[in-house]
Amino acid sequence: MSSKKEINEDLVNERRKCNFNIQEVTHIIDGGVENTLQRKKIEDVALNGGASLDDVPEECMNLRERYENALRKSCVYANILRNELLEITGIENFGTPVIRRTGDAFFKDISPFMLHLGMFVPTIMGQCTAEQQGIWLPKALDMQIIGAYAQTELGHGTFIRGLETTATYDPKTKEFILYSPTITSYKWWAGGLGRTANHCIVVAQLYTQGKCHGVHPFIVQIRDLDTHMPLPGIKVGEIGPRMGFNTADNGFLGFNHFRIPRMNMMMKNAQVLEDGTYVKVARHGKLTYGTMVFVRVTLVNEASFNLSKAVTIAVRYSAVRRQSELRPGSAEPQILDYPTQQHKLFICIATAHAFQLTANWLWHTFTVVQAEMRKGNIDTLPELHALSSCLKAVSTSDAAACIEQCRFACGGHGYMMSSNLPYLYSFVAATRTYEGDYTVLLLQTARYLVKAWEQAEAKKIVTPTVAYLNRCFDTNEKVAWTNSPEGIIKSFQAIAAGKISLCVKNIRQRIKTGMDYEDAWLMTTVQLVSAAEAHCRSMILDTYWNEMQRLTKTSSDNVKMVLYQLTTLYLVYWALEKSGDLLRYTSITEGDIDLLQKEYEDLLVKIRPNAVGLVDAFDLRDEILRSTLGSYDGRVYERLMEEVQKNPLNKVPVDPSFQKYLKPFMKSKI
Ligand SMILES: CCCCCCCC/C=C\CCCCCCCCCCC/C=C/C(=O)SCCNC(=O)CCNC(=O)[C@H](O)C(C)(C)COP(=O)(O)OP(=O)(O)OC[C@H]1O[C@@H](n2cnc3c(N)ncnc32)[C@H](O)[C@@H]1OP(=O)(O)O
Ligand SMILES: Cc1cc2nc3c(=O)[nH]c(=O)nc-3n(C[C@H](O)[C@H](O)[C@H](O)COP(=O)(O)OP(=O)(O)OC[C@H]3O[C@@H](n4cnc5c(N)ncnc54)[C@H](O)[C@@H]3O)c2cc1C
Repeated sequence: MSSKKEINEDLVNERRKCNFNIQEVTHIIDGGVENTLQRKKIEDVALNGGASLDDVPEECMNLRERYENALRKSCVYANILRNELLEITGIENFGTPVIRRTGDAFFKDISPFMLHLGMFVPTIMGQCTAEQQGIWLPKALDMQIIGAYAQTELGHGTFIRGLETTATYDPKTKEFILYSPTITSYKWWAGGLGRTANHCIVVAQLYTQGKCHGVHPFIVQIRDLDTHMPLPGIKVGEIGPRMGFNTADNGFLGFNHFRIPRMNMMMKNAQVLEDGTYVKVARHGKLTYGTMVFVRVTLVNEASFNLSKAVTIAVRYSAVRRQSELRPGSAEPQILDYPTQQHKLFICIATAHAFQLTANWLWHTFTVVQAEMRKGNIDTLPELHALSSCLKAVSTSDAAACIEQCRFACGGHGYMMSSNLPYLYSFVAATRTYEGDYTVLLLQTARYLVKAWEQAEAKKIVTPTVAYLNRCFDTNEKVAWTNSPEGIIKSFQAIAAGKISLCVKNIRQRIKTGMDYEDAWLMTTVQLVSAAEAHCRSMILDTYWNEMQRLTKTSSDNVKMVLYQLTTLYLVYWALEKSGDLLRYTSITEGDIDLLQKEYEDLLVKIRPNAVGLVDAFDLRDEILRSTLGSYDGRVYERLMEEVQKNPLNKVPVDPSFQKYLKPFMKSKI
């Protein structure tokens, strides 16, 4: 066993073996040297300014203590955020992922302020007029008011048009009356709403002059700013323990004819005039869903970041952990030496890279579309919606599966909360559901793909991300298989095109048999989800490959080599995973699949010596990783033992419940 200050010997050896410049890869992941420097500066300020780590692990506290502790730390962190961090980034970048990530040094679970920063403030920015922003934004950024985003109800989350909360305009008092007519209309799930927020954004059906105009966002004060008491007409509370997010303070909310001023309707996209006249301002009906698009875009980044944490933990642990013997009497190997372990983990490193580069590309696309919309051009919004929907769905789903795989890779110790893997899993598992469930979002993309297919069929120009449909439409036969990165990408596009084509064919056939379009669509939805997933995978493969080529143009040879190996591993992995689809839509043979398998296994061997270097390149500080298994020094067993000492159950040698229950129970049989 190593002494306190030492780094585990196996990790030292691993780092010695690494043949590439780790910093160079860190710069690529960060998007350039400047970004790395900026990130480090932000981390230094955020963490050295008083990262309040807990004496007692969060998971050992009861519900109330956990909430209070999370709120205490949120206030410490928010002070650093508003007094120091925003000085560095500029207030307009308050939501930058680099800032968000420093929060993880404070919270193993989630801060009750997360939704204030992640959705309340962005909705004010995106849905309010300049005048309204002038009223609420400074207070919200300064956290003089604290908000939540209350859209989902007990009865409806997915189907926003089915929300039941009403906001009825009363021209006599120039107010809206908020009302929850049924149990199912109670707002449910909003983070920060249960105990913390004094304001929230409420999405409600707007009624004026006797007519319903559909769902619109309103800003509503729900608690007294001084006493924090719920205002008369407001029923608010916490929804109860959940799989994760236990310190996120998710809440419920009901309204009993609660009045708010007319100006509390967020009026950038639609307005109600004093006399009650409804005026539509936006040229696209779904601009009120803007905050969701923004969050879906940021969630791809979240998927990558959380996966990079999980795989850093699992790879370092696998270098330290020794188990079994290969030959009788031989030394126990590091578990990282087992190809099956490499198979579990290296794809996770590659996936984190693939999602990071895709997230950067998606963020860029988002900012371009936003700029176009500011000029009044909304033509690119449907493509952004289709893109952000499928990328959010697939990245969160894959990241959750990969994080669970990292936990499997850590055996029993991975099941400990102190490994941080259960927290990471429950956080990312939720991202598959919230902000639009996986299936539902893929069906949104499928809607777009079917339309794009029909355009390709009519020889009309399709948008760039589906341009491959034109090519595939013309060939109309199996794509010739070539085993190269470009060949694999082209084959995935052929799979996507083939699946979309089949969906269109099946919908049409079903209509011919007498079904209406809605039923024909419904009966085809299993295939439509699969087609949208295939489209998404082809985009991720394409983006990862092309972006990595671009970003490594000036890199040193060994960095080029290891990143090439990792990118190829990702492409080959997915080709093998989808070999059934390849057999159906390309000319690939069983022999070609055998070759791919061999290539995959060779890549595991090549990547093995650089595995620890690759996770070190994520450059995740121990304070942010918060794992007994994943620290830079690899002192796994010492940390597990130290954690045991912090457990309140171990504070006394005999638990008081022995006298109370166990002893009487044991004696009672006699
Ligand atoms: C101090 C300590 C703090 C610590 C933190 C540190 C610092 C933090 C700093 C910054 C923070 C950064 C945080 C990042 C992480 C954020 C975490 C946030 C946590 C979030 C928690 C969860 C929140 C929620 O879940 S909110 C609720 C979300 N709800 C949903 O997503 C509902 C899903 N449903 C829908 O979106 C829709 O109902 C639908 C799309 C499924 C269907 O809608 P519908 O109206 O029925 O439409 P439909 O008829 O099907 O289609 C009509 C046409 O409209 C098109 N369309 C649909 N949606 C959109 C859209 N969004 N945009 C554009 N177009 C759209 C659709 O395609 C149709 O078009 P067509 O042409 O007719 O085919
Ligand atoms: C941790 C967490 C935090 C959250 N935070 C917030 C918040 O801050 N604010 C807020 O407003 N909401 C929040 N939510 C709610 C979240 O947005 C919803 O749970 C989510 O949008 C899914 O909606 P639902 O729960 O109604 O699921 P449902 O729509 O009931 O889905 C149940 C199942 O039905 C399927 N299904 C539903 N509709 C269709 C369809 N049309 N076609 C095919 N299948 C379908 C889904 O795929 C799913 O498998 C949060 C949720 C969680 C878990």
